[in-house]
Amino acid sequence: MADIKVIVAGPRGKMGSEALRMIEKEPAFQLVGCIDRIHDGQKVAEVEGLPKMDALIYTSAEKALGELEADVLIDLTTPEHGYKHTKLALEHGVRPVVGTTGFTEVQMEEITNLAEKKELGVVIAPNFAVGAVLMMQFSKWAAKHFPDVEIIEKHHDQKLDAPSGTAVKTAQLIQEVRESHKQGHTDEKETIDGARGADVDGMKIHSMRLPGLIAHQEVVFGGLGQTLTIKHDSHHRESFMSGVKLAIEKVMELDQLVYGLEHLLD
Ligand SMILES: NC(=O)C1=CN([C@@H]2O[C@H](COP(=O)(O)OP(=O)(O)OC[C@H]3O[C@@H](n4cnc5c(N)ncnc54)[C@H](O)[C@@H]3O)[C@@H](O)[C@H]2O)C=CC1
Ligand SMILES: O=C(O)C1=N[C@H](C(=O)O)C[C@H](O)C1
Repeated sequence: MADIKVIVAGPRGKMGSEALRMIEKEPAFQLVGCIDRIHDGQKVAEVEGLPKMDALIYTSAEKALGELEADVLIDLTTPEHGYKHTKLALEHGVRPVVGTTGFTEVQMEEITNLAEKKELGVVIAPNFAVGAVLMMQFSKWAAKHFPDVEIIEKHHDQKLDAPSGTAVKTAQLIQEVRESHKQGHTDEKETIDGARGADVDGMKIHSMRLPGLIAHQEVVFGGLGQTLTIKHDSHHRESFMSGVKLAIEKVMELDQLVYGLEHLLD
């Protein structure tokens, strides 16, 4: 396979730096540039802590996408900038692989339409860890039999969005098989606001943020005399990299948006 030319947005971040290390080891990928908030014009190798790679850093996404010959943009930044980068990439004929979470429904629709118009692949995956994808699929299956369910997601305390993209996607998958209904007592009242968590069609999502955590989720189902817990833990950000690699390869064959890594797994 010819080299896939990749731009990484957010190279100094927890995920972006891990993605650079993955790309460095992968002979079929070539890093052609990075988009960062600082270090304009410097090489990646000149930035402390980053791999010894020659690609240039741009602080202007427009300039990077205009000047660089690239196939794929990997975005691992913030919801606000990830959305802008994704649209810009499509405008420049570059296929986005987006790990950034927290896009609104309206933004997702806009990206879907733009990808369709440009006939370009986009992968937006709220979780690139294969174990997390399985956890979400198993949860959808379980919800057919256990319609009362609460999602507990636990992340490091630097996370910007809540609930996590994974929890949102899990709830969406469960919604496909679960009839909307209010869980808990009909007269239930919160004596402290938020005590029962976020509500999606009557199921609850609880978000925990603590130092020491990375990315963890439990989906707890309750039935008569029994509970079922489906749990996934990312103990290291390496857990996401096989999914990022797969998405980079597969996005080259797509001509529309795919939301969720499950659509790319055999
Ligand atoms: N899909 C998945 O499997 C995963 C997704 N994520 C998501 O990825 C995103 C990044 O997560 P982390 O790496 O943990 O965050 P982080 O805060 O460590 O890194 C974000 C990076 O983006 C950079 N950045 C911010 N604005 C920018 C801009 N305009 N241009 C270029 N770079 C910019 C920041 O300087 C920072 O280095 C989050 O939305 C998070 O939810 C995180 C882990 C796994
Ligand atoms: O911010 C993170 O760290 C993570 N974000 C993604 C999410 O919002 O689901 C994926 C994973 O949980 C790690």
